[in-house]
Amino acid sequence: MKMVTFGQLPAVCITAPDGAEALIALYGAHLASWKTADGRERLFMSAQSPRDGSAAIRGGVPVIFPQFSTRGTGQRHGVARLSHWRVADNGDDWVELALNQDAVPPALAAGWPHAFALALRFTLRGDAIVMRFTVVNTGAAPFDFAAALHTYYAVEDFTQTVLEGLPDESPLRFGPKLDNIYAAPAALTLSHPGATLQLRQQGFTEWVVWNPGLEGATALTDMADDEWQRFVCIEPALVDKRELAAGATWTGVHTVTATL
Ligand SMILES: O=P(O)(O)OC[C@H]1O[C@@H](O)[C@H](O)[C@@H](O)[C@@H]1O
Repeated sequence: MKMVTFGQLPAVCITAPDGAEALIALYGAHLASWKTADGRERLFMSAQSPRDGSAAIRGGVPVIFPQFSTRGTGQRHGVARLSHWRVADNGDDWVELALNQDAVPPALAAGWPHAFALALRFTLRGDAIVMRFTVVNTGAAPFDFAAALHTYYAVEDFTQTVLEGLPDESPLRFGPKLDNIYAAPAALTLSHPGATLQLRQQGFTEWVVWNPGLEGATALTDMADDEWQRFVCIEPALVDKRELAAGATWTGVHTVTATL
């Protein structure tokens, strides 16, 4: 592992023996880039994304916790993507980042005053990247939380991108604005010309599929107007808050494998 930067943010880079690499900003434990051994970037990153810690990074894999979107009275999509995580442990091709309540900016922590320990471990394994997300309730009372790994996949031809494996959507094609929640089959296949990825999840309960379309992208100040055609978000998620008992642990795993 080596220390690098992502814009003005400290980041780490992990590298596998075959040349695959991943770059993770400590701000948000945010996977900003994943390149397979063939040198291809598999994730989308907006050219207009903030890279200074003033707002969430737009692209890569934002970590959503403890609230999904506006489903609750707290911070939209939670506080994890807006907090500075620390490196807890690492090897050459893996790193584990950690966050607890003390590192959440005070204004954000006030909206969800619970004691917790988050760990997110990224491991490069051949043509796959594994993201293992652990939530521990370190307090004395139960709390409710939601979680997601809001993955932005880079696609070369949006109109020829196909997602297979969703219930009642065989296959899903991309075009207009999309913001859907599906019950989670364990695995999906995402294909676009020249690339195929297998997406697997364990421990989460849904897949969220999102693209803002032209109008939605125009309203986003951190995305260029034409960029909506260059990504699809497919997110393993625990959309509705669930209770975690004092001392208990929840784990969700997201594995993405490039088969082409
Ligand atoms: O702009 P944000 O906060 O990163 O959210 C992006 C999108 O995230 C998705 O997960 C939600 O389903 C969408 O409703 C939301 O618009």
